[in-house]
Amino acid sequence: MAATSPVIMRVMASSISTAKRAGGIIRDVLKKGDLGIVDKGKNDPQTEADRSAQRCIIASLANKFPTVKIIGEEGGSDLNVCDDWLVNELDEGFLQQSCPTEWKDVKPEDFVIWVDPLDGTAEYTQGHVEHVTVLIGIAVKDAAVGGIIHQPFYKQPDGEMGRTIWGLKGLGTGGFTAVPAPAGQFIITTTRSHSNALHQQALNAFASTEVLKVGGAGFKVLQLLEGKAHAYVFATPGCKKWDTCAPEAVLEAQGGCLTNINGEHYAYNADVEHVNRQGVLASLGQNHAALVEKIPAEVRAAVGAK
Ligand SMILES: Nc1ncnc2c1ncn2[C@@H]1O[C@H](COP(=O)(O)OS(=O)(=O)O)[C@@H](OP(=O)(O)O)[C@H]1O
Ligand SMILES: [Mg+2]
Ligand SMILES: [Mg+2]
Ligand SMILES: [Mg+2]
Repeated sequence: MAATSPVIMRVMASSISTAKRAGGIIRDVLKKGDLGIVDKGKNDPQTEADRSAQRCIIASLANKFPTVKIIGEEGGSDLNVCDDWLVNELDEGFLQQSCPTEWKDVKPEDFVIWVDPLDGTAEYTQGHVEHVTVLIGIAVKDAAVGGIIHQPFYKQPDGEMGRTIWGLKGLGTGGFTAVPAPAGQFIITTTRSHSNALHQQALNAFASTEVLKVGGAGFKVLQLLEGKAHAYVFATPGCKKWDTCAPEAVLEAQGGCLTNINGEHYAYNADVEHVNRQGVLASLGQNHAALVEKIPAEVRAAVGAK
């Protein structure tokens, strides 16, 4: 089955297995206690967990798919990893499903895999480990099409650590139960570590009943999918293509929408600028255009959106 599955199905299945392994590395680094924090910029830490998880993910995916372009947050990594970090398995449960017709003939050179080995690093270093996710996003040409969001510190009912959520447009999602957000309220999920005056001005324009400040693009999208929030608002540059590719694909495979604050999708081909200059706006899809309208003109002008 595996050898004959279309490339996109094998890339997804390999990414599911690899994200789980990376999650184990992230837990191990925390257990050992020496995080090896390096500051990449203001409020932009990197730890041993970010570096090691990226090496595991990129070495494993590059080994399996040598002609697919892979871009990781932590830059060029040493891909000479121990066997324990080289993941060969393809998630069999995922491979049992049929490939949507539109992706059957996509060639390896049309893919870009966007890797955020640890989303929510600031929160990881501060002990908010439930906000941490491993993100592997699969783009076909410009579009975010498939995604894996793995939560290493999610405690399963049987005590097992970690869960893996996936989404593929045209196929659907797995690994979680979708819950609608409560009627009669408007709950926003937003950054807890990268706010500024402009972003606050945008938040104020929404008649929200509650604002949840949490870390990571992956975790915020999970809050939408599980009915904890109605919208994800981040009206300032800062997050990057590896932050949004996987969350966008999973959310949209479930019928939601993730765009810039102008309601436009970002492009995810290999040549794009990494920064998402025009912020992020995500919702479960029903009222996305109305949310775009609420962004104040001053905020839109400041981030360069039309
Ligand atoms: N201003 C700025 N500078 C550097 N990096 C930034 C910035 N804003 C967002 N980010 C990166 O986006 C990821 C999610 O961060 P946040 O939860 O704070 O913001 S967001 O609302 O989800 O965009 C998170 O990704 P990780 O680095 O993978 O943890 C942030 O580093
Ligand atoms: Mg980072
Ligand atoms: Mg990130
Ligand atoms: Mg990261």
